[in-house]
Amino acid sequence: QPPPKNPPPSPPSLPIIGHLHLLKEPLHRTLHRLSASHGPVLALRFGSRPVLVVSSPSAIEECFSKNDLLFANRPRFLVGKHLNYNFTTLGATPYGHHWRNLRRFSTVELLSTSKLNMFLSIRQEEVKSLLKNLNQPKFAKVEMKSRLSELSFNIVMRMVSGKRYFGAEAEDSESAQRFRGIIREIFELSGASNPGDFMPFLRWIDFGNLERRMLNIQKEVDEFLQGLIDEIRNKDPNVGRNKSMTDSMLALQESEPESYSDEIIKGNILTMLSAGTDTSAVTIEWAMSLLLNHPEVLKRARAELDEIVGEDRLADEPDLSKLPYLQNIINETLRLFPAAPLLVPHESSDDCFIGGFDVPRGTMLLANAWAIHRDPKLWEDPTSFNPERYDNREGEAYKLIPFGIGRRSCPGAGLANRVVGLALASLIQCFEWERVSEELVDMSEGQGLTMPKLKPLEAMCRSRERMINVLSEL
Ligand code: HEM
Repeated sequence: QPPPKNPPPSPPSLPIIGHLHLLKEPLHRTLHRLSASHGPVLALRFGSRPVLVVSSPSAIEECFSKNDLLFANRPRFLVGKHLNYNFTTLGATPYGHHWRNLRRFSTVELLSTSKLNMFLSIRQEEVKSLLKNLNQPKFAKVEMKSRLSELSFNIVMRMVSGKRYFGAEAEDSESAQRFRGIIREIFELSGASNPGDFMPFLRWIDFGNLERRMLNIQKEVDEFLQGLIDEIRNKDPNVGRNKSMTDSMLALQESEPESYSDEIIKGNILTMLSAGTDTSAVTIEWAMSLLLNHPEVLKRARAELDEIVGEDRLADEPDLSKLPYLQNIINETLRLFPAAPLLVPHESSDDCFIGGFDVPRGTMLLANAWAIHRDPKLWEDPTSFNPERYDNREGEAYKLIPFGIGRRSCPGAGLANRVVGLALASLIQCFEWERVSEELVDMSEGQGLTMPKLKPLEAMCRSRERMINVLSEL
C-alpha cells in the first residue's frame, strides 16, 4: 500500500514497532497527551498496523455518521480468534450478514424494551438481595466492588440462561466464581495494545505466553458454556423456564442450525456476560465513590427520591424517568469515568478522509471518549463532578458518548441505564453513606479495559431509620 498523500499529524516513530513504545497504561491518558500536542485527528502505527485516534466531536461525527458504514468493521485481534469463537461473536465479528443477524437477534431477544420489561423482576430481585445484605442498624464498613459485581453478573446471567449463580439459591456458585474470574482475565487480554497483534513475528516466539494463556482460557470457558447450554437443552420442557436468551437460541437452532450452532450460542452468551457485567458494576462503583466525595450531591439526590418515591416502598424502575437529578448523576459519572474510555476499536474497510486527512483502508480507529468528556473547550470546569451542569442541557450529541454512536454502538445501553439507575436509586434511598475516613475516596483508575477503580470501593453504610420497615420486609 503506498503511503497516503496527506496523512494526519503523527509523532516520530521507530522502525518495525512504530509507536508501540509510547503506549503506557492507562492508554486513554497517553493518547490524550499525544493528541494534545498533535491534534484531534492523530495517526499512529502499532507495529505494521495504521491507527487513527480521534478526540474531537467533529472528528467523531465524521467517523460515525458520514463514514459509519466504512468504520463498522472490527480489527482482527488474537483475542477475537481464540476467545471469541474465531471472530463469530457480536462484538468481534466483522461487519456483514453474520453481524447483522446477531445484532438483530440480541436486540430483539434480549435487549429490546419489551424484553427488558419482561425481565424486570430479575433486576428487582437482585437489587433487593443486595439491599438485604447491606441492611444493618449501625454504621459498618462494607466492601462494594464484589457486591456490585455479583449484582450485575447475576442479572445478566439470569437473563441469558435463567440461572442464578451467586448468593442465596445459587445453583452452582463455585464454577460461576471461577467463570467470573475467567471473564475478568479475558478483559485483561482484550486491551487494544497486545504486541502480538501488531507484530506478527512476535507470535512466533509467543510474546509473554499470551497466545498459550488465551488457549487455556478458551478451553475452560468453552467447557463451562457447553455445560450450560447442554443443561438447558436437556431440561424437561414442561418444567423450567424457557424464556431465557439461550432457550430462544436453542429453539432457533432447530430451524436454522447453521446460524445458531452451539458455537454461535456459546459466543453470544460469553459476549453478553463480558460486555454487560463489569461495565455496569464499575459505573455504579464510580458513581458511589463520587457521591461519597460530594455529600451535597448525595443529599440532593436523596431529597429527590424522598419526594418522588417516599418511605413506604422501594424505588422502582418506572420511577427512574421521574428522577432527573439521579439521571444527571449517572450522566456525569459516565462522562468522567466512561467504562470503555476508548470505546471498542473499529477498522476502516476503505480509504477515506477524516478532518481533511487521508486515512487508508485497514486503519484501526480508536475514539477517545475519555478525552472528549474532559475537554475544557467543550465542558465548563471539566474535571469537577457537577450533575447540575445538565440542568441547562449541557451535553449535546458527540460530546457525551459513553456508549459510542452509530451502528456498532452499545446495544445494551438501555439495560445498563436500568441496572445502574435502579441500583443507585435503591442504595441512596435506603442507606446513609459515609467515607471510611476523613480522606477523600481515591479516584485513580487501575489497569484494564473497563477502567476499574485502582482501589476497590469501601464505605461506611447504615440503614436509614425511615426505611427500616421497608427493609425488614425484604
Ligand atoms: C455502563 C455500561 C456500559 C457501557 C459504558 C458500555 C459501552 C459500550 C461501548 C463504548 C461499546 C462500543 C461501541 C463502539 O464500538 O463504538 C459497547 C459495545 C457493546 N456493548 Fe456495551 N456498554 C455497557 C453495558 C452493556 C450491557 C449491559 C450489554 C449487554 C448485556 C452490552 C453489550 C454490548 C455489546 C454486545 C457490544 C458490541 C456491539 C457490536 O459490536 O455490534 N453493553 N458498549
